[in-house]
Amino acid sequence: MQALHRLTSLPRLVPRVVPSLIPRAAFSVSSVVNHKPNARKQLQGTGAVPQRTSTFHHFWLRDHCHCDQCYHPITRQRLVDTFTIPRDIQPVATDSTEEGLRLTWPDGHQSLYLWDWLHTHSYSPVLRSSEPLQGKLPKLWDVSIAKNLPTVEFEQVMETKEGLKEWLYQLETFGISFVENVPITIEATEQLGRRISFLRESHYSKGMWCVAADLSHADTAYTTLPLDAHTDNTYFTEPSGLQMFHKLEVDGTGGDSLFVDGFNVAEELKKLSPTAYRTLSNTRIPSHSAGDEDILIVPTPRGYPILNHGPDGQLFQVRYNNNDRSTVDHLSSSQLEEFYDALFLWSKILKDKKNELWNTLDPGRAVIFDNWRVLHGRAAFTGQRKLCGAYFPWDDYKSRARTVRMTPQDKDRLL
Ligand SMILES: C[N+](C)(C)CCCC[C@H](N)C(=O)O
Ligand SMILES: O=C(O)CCC(=O)C(=O)O
Ligand SMILES: [Fe+2]
Repeated sequence: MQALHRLTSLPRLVPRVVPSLIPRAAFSVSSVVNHKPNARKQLQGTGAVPQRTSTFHHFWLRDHCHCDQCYHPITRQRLVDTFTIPRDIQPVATDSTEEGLRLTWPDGHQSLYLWDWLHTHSYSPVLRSSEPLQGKLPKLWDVSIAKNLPTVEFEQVMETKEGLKEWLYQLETFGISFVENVPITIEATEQLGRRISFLRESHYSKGMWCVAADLSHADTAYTTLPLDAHTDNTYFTEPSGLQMFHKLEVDGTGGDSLFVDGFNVAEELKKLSPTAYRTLSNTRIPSHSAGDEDILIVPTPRGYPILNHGPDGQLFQVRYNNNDRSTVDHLSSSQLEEFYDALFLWSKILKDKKNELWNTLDPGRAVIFDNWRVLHGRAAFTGQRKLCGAYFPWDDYKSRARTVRMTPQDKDRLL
């Protein structure tokens, strides 16, 4: 049984290490609930210091040394060769300092683990309330959001960091943001989009695209037909993260834009019928884009559910376009019945007027929305109508949203 170490916090600021027997080659950090300085102040001298024990493997600690030799100070990439660390490695000396836990390894190598970092990365137990890198929790909305539409001014976004931060905050929180007073040109619209990230190319365009009723691409978007609420790119393995629209020309009737918060619809479905929610979370739906010549795009694997969840059970992506759905031929007859029952319930909630946000999207007002959450559609129209916009990659959008609200130190604490 290897003598192991236990970090026990004291009313004074710094936890310390005392030996105790734990049946694994691991460290136990029994410390104040939160190492954050302000938490320490709150707890200092209170006597009743809530104890919480985090356990860290010696090997894990050595593998996660962030000194300049083990972790590139600029690129933040691991340099230490994980596979040369003995699996039964143990520190030969332990020192709990004001800033963190300092360990000395048998080869004399020293590692310092800041208390904040240890607290953030406690995995046994997990102390984090949410995934810190995922940003703000979404605020669900229905048509009542029209009373206070998430909106920013073009100039603010283009000229100020605060404006960009507010724009990205609205996107992360509501999944949609309207931009007022955008010059009615494709160039200005592109500059606006590029405040977030580079644009995602696709078979529709090399960057910015414009859609009009000219069937320039073999897709119903390029007609005057109405389009029910949908997310784009259900046929891509990774649907575009964001989509931006700016109507540059209009001379006719109709063609208003529809937006629905898919996370809100999902929440309502879950309350109404947990069975239907489960069905739409487990039923893979094949999809395709096959109109254009030499194009036959289908996702890998062949289909994804409408409601997609992470390992933490959180809904992170809605994928729904009933027009782009391929032939469903992989379900048993009972599963098919269940699927259609759930699909009808989903559609009923989706089309409930209380969930529909309509907007004329007049030239000069652009909109950008989270294509993994917010569905969009349009009313039929007559006459001329030219809508320009762009697709954006998810990860680069989320990276931009994180870095505008973080300091470099935050980055190091969270990685
Ligand atoms: C946006 N843009 C006009 C380029 C393409 C529209 C294609 C829409 C496609 N049915 C989908 O749902 O993804
Ligand atoms: O024409 C519109 O308003 C949008 C059409 C559409 O759904 C799209 O281009 O993805
Ligand atoms: Fe679309």
